[in-house]
Amino acid sequence: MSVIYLRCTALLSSSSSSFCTNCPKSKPTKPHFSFSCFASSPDKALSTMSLYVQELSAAKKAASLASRLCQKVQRALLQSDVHSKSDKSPVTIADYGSQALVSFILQRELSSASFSLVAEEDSGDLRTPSGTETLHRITEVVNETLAADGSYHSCALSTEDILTAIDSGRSEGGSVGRHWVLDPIDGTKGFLRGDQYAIALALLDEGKVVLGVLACPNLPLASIVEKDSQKGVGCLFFAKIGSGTYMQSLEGSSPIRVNVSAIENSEDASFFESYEAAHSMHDLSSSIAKKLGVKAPPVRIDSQAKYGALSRGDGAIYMRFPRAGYREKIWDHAAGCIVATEAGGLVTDASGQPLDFSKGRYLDLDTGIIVTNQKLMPLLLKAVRESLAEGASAL
Ligand SMILES: Nc1ncnc2c1ncn2[C@@H]1O[C@H](COP(=O)(O)O)[C@@H](O)[C@H]1OP(=O)(O)O
Ligand SMILES: [Mg+2]
Ligand SMILES: [Mg+2]
Ligand SMILES: [Mg+2]
Repeated sequence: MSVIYLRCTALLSSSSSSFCTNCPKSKPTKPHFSFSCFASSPDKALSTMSLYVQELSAAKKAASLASRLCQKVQRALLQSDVHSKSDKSPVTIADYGSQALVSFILQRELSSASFSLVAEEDSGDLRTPSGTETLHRITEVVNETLAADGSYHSCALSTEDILTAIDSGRSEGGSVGRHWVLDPIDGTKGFLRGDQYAIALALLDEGKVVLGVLACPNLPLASIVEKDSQKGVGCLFFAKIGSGTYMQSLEGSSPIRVNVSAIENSEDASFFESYEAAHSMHDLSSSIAKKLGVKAPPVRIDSQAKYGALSRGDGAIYMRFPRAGYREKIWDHAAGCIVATEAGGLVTDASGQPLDFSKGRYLDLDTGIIVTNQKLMPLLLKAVRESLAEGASAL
């Protein structure tokens, strides 16, 4: 079957309207429904359930399509053995392609007057002569993904559209207004190994995370502890402020509500940490786990898939202690944070402060990030404090 594309030159070219006038499905639709509820409704009875409905639906669609693109690139990457060479271009293609796709879909699905996206990648390298071939490959894989989905069948993006979509992610975020926050591939090392990675998308409103979506294409639908291979892989976690956390398959099964582990005895807890020792100090988390009497070995997986797995109770604790000098970015935690908190968890820095996503592209925090349930948090914080103090006195 052949697909006829019409060029969409107006696409993404205007900051006031992101709609392609050539596409039948791209007419500006009704104004931002959920925003008008949030900002101006005098009716206090309006529950949080009705907030951000349209935004959540757009975010789920964007992350799901981006995960299809990433899976396609990952399959090609693993088959071609490129991952064992130094050539990282397929990763780059997936990162950029995922960012372009999410940016495009959000702008198509939402009719906001302004669109702000804080995202990891930018088009700098793609605009150089050596980036031309990569740009064409990204454009190809984005258009193939859109065509296979069929929702936007009358549009094909040009290379210029792709550059514009990627560069929509240059926003600085902050405490005023709304900002989407995107990590197009979180856990690049895992992606390269064929292991865990996530497409992580969140929405900030006045500096607070109000919704988050985590697409984890390689995460089993069953608990990673149970290892029930019958249920398949590919999870989509989503959470909206005040509405709980849900998980469904990336294929589109009915969502189920998930909750963090209810374990109260830290000896029975298991904990997550980075697969990569360079990303988090394993010796520090091991000393904390010892103080808590944790018996199980650490569960080491890449990316914000850890927040997703924790939100459904696969493990009770997540500890992350980057090496000195590393600055955490908001896109590495915004979606994971709301997925964990709406499932009943607590996410803080190593001194017990909640994460502040309102300061721009970086998180300004103390030493590390810890996540667990409400019961275990005081114990975990105490163990963290003691281990950090011991580490400092040993210097
Ligand atoms: N030196 C580092 N220390 C801590 N985190 C890092 C470092 N380098 C990259 N990261 C980021 O850590 C996250 C993955 O962490 P984890 O260890 O939990 O899988 C990713 O966001 C990755 O970025 P990227 O999004 O580019 O992959
Ligand atoms: Mg990341
Ligand atoms: Mg990334
Ligand atoms: Mg990166």
